[in-house]
Amino acid sequence: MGARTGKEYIDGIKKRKTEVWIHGEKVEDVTTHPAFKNVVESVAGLYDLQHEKPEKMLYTSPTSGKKVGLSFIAPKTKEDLFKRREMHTEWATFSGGMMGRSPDYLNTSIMAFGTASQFFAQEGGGSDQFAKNAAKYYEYARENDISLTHTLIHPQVNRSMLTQSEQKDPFLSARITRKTQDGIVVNGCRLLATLGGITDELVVFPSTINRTPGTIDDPFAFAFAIPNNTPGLKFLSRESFDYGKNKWDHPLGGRFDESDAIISFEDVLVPWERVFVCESTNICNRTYAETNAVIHMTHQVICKNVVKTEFILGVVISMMEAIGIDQFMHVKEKASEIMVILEVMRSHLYKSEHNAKIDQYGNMTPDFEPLNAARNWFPKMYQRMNEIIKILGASGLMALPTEADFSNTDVGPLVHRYTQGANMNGEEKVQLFRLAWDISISAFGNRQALYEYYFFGDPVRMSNAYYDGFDKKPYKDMVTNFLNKAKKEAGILS
Ligand SMILES: Cc1cc2c(cc1C)N(C[C@H](O)[C@H](O)[C@H](O)COP(=O)(O)OP(=O)(O)OC[C@H]1O[C@@H](n3cnc4c(N)ncnc43)[C@H](O)[C@@H]1O)c1[nH]c(=O)[nH]c(=O)c1N2
Ligand SMILES: O=C(O)Cc1ccc(O)cc1
Repeated sequence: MGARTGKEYIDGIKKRKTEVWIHGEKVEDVTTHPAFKNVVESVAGLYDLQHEKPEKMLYTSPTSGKKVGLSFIAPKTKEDLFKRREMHTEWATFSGGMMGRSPDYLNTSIMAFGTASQFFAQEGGGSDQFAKNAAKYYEYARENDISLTHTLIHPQVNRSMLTQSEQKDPFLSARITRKTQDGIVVNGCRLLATLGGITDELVVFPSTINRTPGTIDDPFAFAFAIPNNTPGLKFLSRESFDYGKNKWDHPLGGRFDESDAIISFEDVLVPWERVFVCESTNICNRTYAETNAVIHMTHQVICKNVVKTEFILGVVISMMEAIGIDQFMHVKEKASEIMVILEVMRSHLYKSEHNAKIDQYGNMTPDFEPLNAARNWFPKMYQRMNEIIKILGASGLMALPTEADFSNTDVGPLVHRYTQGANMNGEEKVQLFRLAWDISISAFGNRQALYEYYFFGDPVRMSNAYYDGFDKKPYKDMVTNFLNKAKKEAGILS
């Protein structure tokens, strides 16, 4: 098949008839349901983009010779990494970085698992079969441009240091309940599938960050990929933040609300050929790090977040000019904070690509140090950027009539006049400030803030892992040497 168009993506999920529930109802067709149809259109727009800019978005498949999505390319040179950056940047620009799950995010992980497939053959009854499965799944996803969602974490029942087996209901978290000749049977619940219900397939991998260190919990330790319409699988979606308003009123929520779903498994049979890890806590704990999937994914994330920062900077500067506050010192200081965030993020990306090295799987792999620092830092900076929008926007973020008010013959002229800015008319100013509101205040905007804070894992546990993994010795030695020199110069002999 090769790289799909938007229409092919929509036809695919329409036919699939995944069991999706929202607002107390079973969804007949996600492509027409009000909660999903706009975001489905946006995802379709991303797939179309592949064909609008084929030179940036596609490459020739090494197996079929067809044109496939560049988000699947295994980078072998630094030029490949630069091309990957340009492709991620294109996907992100489509939504101003507001779609965390443009398909390149998970395509990148599947590329990493597939090219590092030997990792899955290591132990735990894995045998070569699991390695073959991972390699085959990569090829299948690439050649058919399969859209993916993923679910990594256990339900938030009791987060004290209990394993899943020790929870009051040890059968609540998704676990292997049976193994048959055909595959593994899974029952229980997993969180949290963004884009869940509007993709073709579900990838179930373990979160590293959420695991209780040093514990073994094998019935819960697995990895696999299955079609979303596998019998027994339900997507239980959160309330939609797409309120069905027009896209002028809700420029982000009306287009990019990706939805998040709880996943329910009821006697779900996962065929053996789709299993990558089976009952191995040890393999699960090492998967993201040792396949280098986390590095390639972070590369995508930082590309996306550079675009998101550019977009927010553009909004903030436009707001400042719109209400004539761009000459005030504290206002410029706040905008410059965003400029600094942008340059820091770009620099981390640059270093990661220019220091890239071939890894044990033959992939040109970015330097993780700057990427890891950026992924630990940006979640906090994103909250600050939202705060800056609110501080600078003030009442302008609430004095926001709708498009219907503007086109009403009674009040239209009034709102047009009363909402004008220093350098733009009322309609232009309200459109700009509605965008700022949708970034920082609306349900959509607040979900974005929560997403940026948490999607890669709990920042507290991430920063602790960062601290523990950091090579601290050179810095301690530096200080010891400095103090020893001072001691010597003071004539103190030890
Ligand atoms: C909008 C959005 C979208 C997504 C996701 C989240 C959000 C908010 N996620 C889930 C994401 O991976 C998850 O939020 C983080 O890993 C954090 O886990 P919990 O939400 O369970 O927080 P958790 O319940 O673990 O933490 C809650 C609070 O308790 C503290 N805490 C808990 N346990 C602790 C411990 N052991 N030590 C110290 N502090 C502890 C935390 O610091 C935090 O403040 C997801 N996942 C996924 O698989 N696929 C997806 O598509 C998405 N999408
Ligand atoms: O759990 C991990 O180690 C990394 C990770 C976190 C979130 C995600 O979506 C994918 C991988």
